[in-house]
Amino acid sequence: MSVTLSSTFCPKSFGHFTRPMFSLSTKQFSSDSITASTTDDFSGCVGFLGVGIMGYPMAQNLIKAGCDVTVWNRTKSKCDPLISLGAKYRSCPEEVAASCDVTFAMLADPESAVDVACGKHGAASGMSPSKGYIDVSTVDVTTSKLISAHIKATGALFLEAPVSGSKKPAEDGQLIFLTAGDRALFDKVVPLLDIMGKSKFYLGDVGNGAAMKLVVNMIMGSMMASFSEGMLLSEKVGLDPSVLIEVISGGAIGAPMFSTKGPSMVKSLYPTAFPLKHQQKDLRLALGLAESVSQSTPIAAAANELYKVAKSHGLSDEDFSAVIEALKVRSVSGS
Ligand SMILES: NC(=O)C1=CN([C@@H]2O[C@H](COP(=O)(O)OP(=O)(O)OC[C@H]3O[C@@H](n4cnc5c(N)ncnc54)[C@H](OP(=O)(O)O)[C@@H]3O)[C@@H](O)[C@H]2O)C=CC1
Ligand SMILES: O=CCCC(=O)O
Repeated sequence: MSVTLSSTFCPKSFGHFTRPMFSLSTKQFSSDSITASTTDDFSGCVGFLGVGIMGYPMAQNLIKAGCDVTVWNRTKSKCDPLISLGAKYRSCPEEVAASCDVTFAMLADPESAVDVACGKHGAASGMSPSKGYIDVSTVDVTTSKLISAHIKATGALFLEAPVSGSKKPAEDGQLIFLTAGDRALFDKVVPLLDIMGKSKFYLGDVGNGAAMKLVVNMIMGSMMASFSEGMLLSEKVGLDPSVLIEVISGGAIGAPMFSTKGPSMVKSLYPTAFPLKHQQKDLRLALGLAESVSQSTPIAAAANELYKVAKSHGLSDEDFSAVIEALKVRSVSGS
C-alpha cells in the first residue's frame, strides 16, 4: 500500500461556502470571512450519524455555526439536546442520508461503521449522485474501502476523515482531520471541516487517512502505557509522580497528553475523554496494519496486551489513561 500520495496542510479558512454562517458560533466567525463562490451545488444540509463523546460536540459546533443539521443516533435520547439546539431528527441513517447533501458518521468501530453505512436502512440506501458521505470514525483500511465501495456504487462521493484530537478539541473546534478519498468532496466540505477542526490533511486514496490515524494512535497508546510504567516506578522508588510530570513537561519528551492526564492519574481518576476500549481497538487495528506489510511492532504489541488486561478488569469505558490500573494489578499480584 502506498501511503501519502500528497498531503495538504490547510490552516483554517472559510472560502467556498454559499450560505452565511456566523450568528451562533462559539468561534469569532464573521460574514466578511466567507467568500461565496464555487459550491453552488452545496445547499448546506448536513447529516450527522453517531453523537457519542466525539460526534455530539462536532454536530453541536455545526449547529452553532448556523448549519442545517439532521442527526441520528442508535440511542435516540443522545440527540435530544441537539434537537433543542435546532437540529432535525430522522429515525434511521437512510433517511438522514436521503434528506441531506452531505452526511458525516462518527461511529465506535469498524462493525458499527459498516452497519450504519451499509446495513439495512443504512446511509448507502439513502445516497445518490451529488451527495457525499464522510466517515470520521477510526476504522481500518479494509473497512474504509468497503464503506467507500458501497457509497460510491450509488453514485455518491466518499471521504474518510478520521480525527486526531479528543473530547476537548472536539468541543473547541480544534480537531485535525486526516482525509482521503474523493477530492471533490473534500473541497466541498472544507467549510464544515473548518468549523469542527483547526487543520486538515488530504492524503490521497481511501485507506491513507485510516492508516495515518492508526499509526498516530498506535504511538499514543504505547506512549500512555510507557508513561504509566514510569509513574508507578517513580512512586515505588519514593519519588513524587507529580514532580515526574513536571520534569517531563519541561523537557524533550513533554507532551500535552502527559500534563493534562497525568495529574488525574496520580489521583487514580480517569474521566473519560477517549474510552480505553477504543484505544485497544485502535492498537488491535494498527497491529493488523503492521501485519499486512510485515512490519515488526513489538512495543505496540506489548501495549495492546496491557490494554486488554485493563479491559478484563472492567475499565473499558474509563479513559484510556486507566491502563495504569492494569500495571497496579500486576504489581500487587506479582509482589
Ligand atoms: N473519544 C475520543 O477522544 C476520540 C475518538 N475517536 C474515534 O471516534 C469514534 C467515536 O468515538 P467516541 O465518540 O469517543 O465513542 P462513543 O463510544 O462515545 O460513541 C460511539 C458512537 O457509536 C455508536 N454505536 C456504537 N455501536 C453501534 C452500533 N452497533 N450501531 C450503531 N451505532 C453504534 C454509539 O451509539 P450509542 O450512543 O447508541 O451507543 C455512539 O453514537 C471511534 O471510532 C473512536 O475511536 C477519534 C478521536 C478521538
Ligand atoms: O483517537 C483518539 C485520539 C485522542 C487524541 O488525539 O487525543
